[in-house]
Amino acid sequence: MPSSTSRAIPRLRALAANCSLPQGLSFTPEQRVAKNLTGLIPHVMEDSDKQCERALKMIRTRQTGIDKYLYLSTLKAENVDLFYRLLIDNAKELMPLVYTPTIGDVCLQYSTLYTRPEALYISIKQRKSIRTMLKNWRYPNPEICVVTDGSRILGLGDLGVNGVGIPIGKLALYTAAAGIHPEKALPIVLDCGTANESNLKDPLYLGLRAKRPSVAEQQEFMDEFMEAAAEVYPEMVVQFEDFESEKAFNYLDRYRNNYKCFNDDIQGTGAVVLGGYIGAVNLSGVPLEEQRLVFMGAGSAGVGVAKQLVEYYTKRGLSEQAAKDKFWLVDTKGLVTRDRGDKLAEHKKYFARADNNGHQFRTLEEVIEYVKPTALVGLTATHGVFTESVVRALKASVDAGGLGRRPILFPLSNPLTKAECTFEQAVTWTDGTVIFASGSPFSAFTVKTSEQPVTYYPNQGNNVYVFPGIGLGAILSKSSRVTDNMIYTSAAALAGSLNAEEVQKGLIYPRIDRVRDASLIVAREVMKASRRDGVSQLPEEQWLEWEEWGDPALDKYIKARIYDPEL
Ligand SMILES: O=C([O-])CC(=O)C(=O)O
Ligand SMILES: [Mg+2]
Repeated sequence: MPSSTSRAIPRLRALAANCSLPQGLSFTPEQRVAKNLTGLIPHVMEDSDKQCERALKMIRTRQTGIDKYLYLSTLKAENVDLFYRLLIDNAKELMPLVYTPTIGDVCLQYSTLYTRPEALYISIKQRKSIRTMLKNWRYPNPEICVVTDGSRILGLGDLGVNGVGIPIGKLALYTAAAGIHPEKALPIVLDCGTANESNLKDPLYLGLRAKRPSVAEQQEFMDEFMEAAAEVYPEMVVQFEDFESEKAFNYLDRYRNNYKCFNDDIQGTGAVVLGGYIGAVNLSGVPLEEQRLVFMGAGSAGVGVAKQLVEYYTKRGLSEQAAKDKFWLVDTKGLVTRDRGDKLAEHKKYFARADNNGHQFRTLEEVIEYVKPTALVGLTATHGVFTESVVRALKASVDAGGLGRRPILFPLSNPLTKAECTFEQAVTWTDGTVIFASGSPFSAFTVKTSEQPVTYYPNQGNNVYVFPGIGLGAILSKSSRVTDNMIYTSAAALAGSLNAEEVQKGLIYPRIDRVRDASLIVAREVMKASRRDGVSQLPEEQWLEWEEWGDPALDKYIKARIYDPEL
């Protein structure tokens, strides 16, 4: 005879499957009868607005970013549609919780906060079973994967397996910003150990308790992973995220011609900064040819951004050398020059200056004094590097060029605690003339004057404006590779995605709650670039039809394939 417990199990399963958290509240009485749910949930019927209202209220009662994140994370596990409805409709408030800056705090404590698996955790000790692990993923045929080895998480350094929060967060944005179905997104952390002593000492640490093996061994593991991933999921696009700089450049070079992959920190950041730079130059009053750019930080993001900008200049007719001459890269040892005397990392050599007449410039102040830049970009992961004297010197060198000119200042490091300066400082030290973009979001800043208070609006120059559209465009065009032109096009598309109100407000990026509109434009243009480069594997007739009907037809195709949660 079945016991009462075993009889109850199907009911519980029905409840768990159908109405965990408030989801079932939108079921009609008939649906509830059909699903054996009558009486198992409150009898009211609620639409999605009501359910979102309740969830928002719950989030707002929580005091810390981490507590809000944990609520959201449970909601995502138990009612994925409600989670995404909420995130899409409240991007400005919730994106900073799911992504930078809060995700940085989450990563720092991931092993302590852990409640449920949300990714594939592949350790170098399990390298013989990569294929099995990939096949174990709970949903079939993922289309996009974000993979990290945790070696340089945001500006926080080597966090080992705790860095998995980044692939999880980035993929939440793939869904929220570009409409990739949540079941098609695969977060992966490759655990090769960590150099992080406090992780290694933490009794709750969830990763391998070992130092990282040699670069060669990590690369072999990466080779095995890439081969296995392409074999098990041949359609899947792979986004490399937060690999330490040398590995980031090496892996991108190594795999880009054989696999569908791109690096978000090099290429995504490059594209998003170029997208903003195009608008910033227009506002600055300094013509493009006269801009002189100092980059503080010469890692994957710094060099990636500078190279993307060089490409922009060359596409506008400058020789590569003339374009390169507009950039001065600075690292912890000072201006990157050919004769500095230390062994330059491979990726820095391209920008090493040869015109310094044997003179070395050791501090940012000295470089600014020497270069007289019009734009200053920060990718150092060091808070406070843009000091008052640095910012004032930037403004002075711009002012010297003529009246009404405005300095471009992009402190881009993430999360907020690593930003090179704050928005308020930038506004104050430039007397409000700054054109500003940061990686993580700052609030608007109001200055009280004797007349009307003046409010200044910051820009968030974060790669969230491009990577979701690049990935979606690559997937929908069935690209066999992600080409340089696809990345470059994403920047130009982003620059053209501002609406009249945003242009009028002097913004250089769309408002964050319009990120879905921007992603659609980016995805469409990336698809077209894929076709131009001959890497789209869509049938030729399809492209001919779009050519005849134009962008609206392509937009319709994209919109019909993206996830928009209905409750
Ligand atoms: O995650 C972000 O916000 C931007 C990014 O890729 C990084 O800082 O590594
Ligand atoms: Mg990153």
